[in-house]
Amino acid sequence: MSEPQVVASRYAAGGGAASEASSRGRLWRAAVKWPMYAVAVMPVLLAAGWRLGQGLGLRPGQLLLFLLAAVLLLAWENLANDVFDADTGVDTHGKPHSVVNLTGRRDRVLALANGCLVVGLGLMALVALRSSAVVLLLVLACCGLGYLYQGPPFRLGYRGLGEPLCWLAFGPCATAAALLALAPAGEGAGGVPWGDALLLGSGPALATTLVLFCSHFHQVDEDAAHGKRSPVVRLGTRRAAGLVPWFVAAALALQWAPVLLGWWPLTALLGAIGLPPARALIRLLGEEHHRPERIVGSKFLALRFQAFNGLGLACGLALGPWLTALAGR
Ligand SMILES: C/C(=C\COP(=O)(O)OP(=O)(O)O)CCC[C@H](C)CCC[C@H](C)CCCC(C)C
Ligand SMILES: O=C(O)C1=CC(=O)c2ccccc2C1=O
Repeated sequence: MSEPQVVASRYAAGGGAASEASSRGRLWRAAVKWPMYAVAVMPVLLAAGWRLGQGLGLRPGQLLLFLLAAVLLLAWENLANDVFDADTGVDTHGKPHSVVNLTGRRDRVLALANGCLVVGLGLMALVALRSSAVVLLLVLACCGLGYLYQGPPFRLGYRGLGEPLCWLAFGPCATAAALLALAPAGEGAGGVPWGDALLLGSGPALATTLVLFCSHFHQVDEDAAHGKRSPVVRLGTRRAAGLVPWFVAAALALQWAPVLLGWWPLTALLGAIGLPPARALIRLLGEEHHRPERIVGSKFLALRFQAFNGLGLACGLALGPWLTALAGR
């Protein structure tokens, strides 16, 4: 049984005030899911690593503002997701750690979500003022993709189209925005750096997309019952689990190809530090894909792969010239 399910069953069975308080604490921690914010900070950390490795300057103020804004925008996405999923009923029984289920205040959660969106976009506007207006347009595109994923009347995630939207948002769009935000004002006048953004963001965004893909496994029955045709509902858990090694291989291949082509330093292979959690994830889903209670943590294993892989790549790109210089001495 997953932690939220354990907590929910303790509620149902009744218990002392102390155990109830600790159960609520656990549900709140599951609701906040702070490790998830690794996906929001990665595009700008990759852009920072890439610029350092190219010997280009960094703008720490822009980096910090972008980080904060990205976290607020992902908080919007998640709070709004709880509101929209409460409206369709998909979270009513399967997700006791939905903020709407925890507070019982749908409208206040929606107001908080909208507050995060407004402040997040306000901070991005500040970043754009100090770099290029295109940053704000690209981030608005990310938010639009986030809305298409879950908001009425679109709800494309319910039709199994969430994964491509996720890749587009965290890959080319967010990476291009981050590259422009960190460049000195005027440097971005040459337009959107799609080439660099695709090269740098494609592999890590596949790792982020794998997190979303893995988040569907343990809730496949609830999703199917509420008409949410996630890719795991469509494919079945066995075939979906068979795709996980391909996600990992493609994410790594997209990062190793530029090294083999001599475009990136050898140190960019440091992204391979994400491999141990990826192997554990492949094994877990390969063996237990049909047992929801055993695989509820699979999304967090995927997240560990995403975080270690992205951080390794960002550090490897930044450190490349230093190590080359050291080796040349
Ligand atoms: C909310 C997302 C997944 C949750 O989906 P689900 O409903 O299946 O979850 P539960 O079962 O737990 O309820 C992620 C959706 C990602 C989306 C396609 C793209 C979001 C883009 C961000 C808003 C942009 C962030 C800013 C950028 C600059 C990094
Ligand atoms: O709650 C979740 O399952 C997810 C939340 C989220 O913000 C996100 C962002 C990018 C990829 C996957 C996910 C989730 O799975």
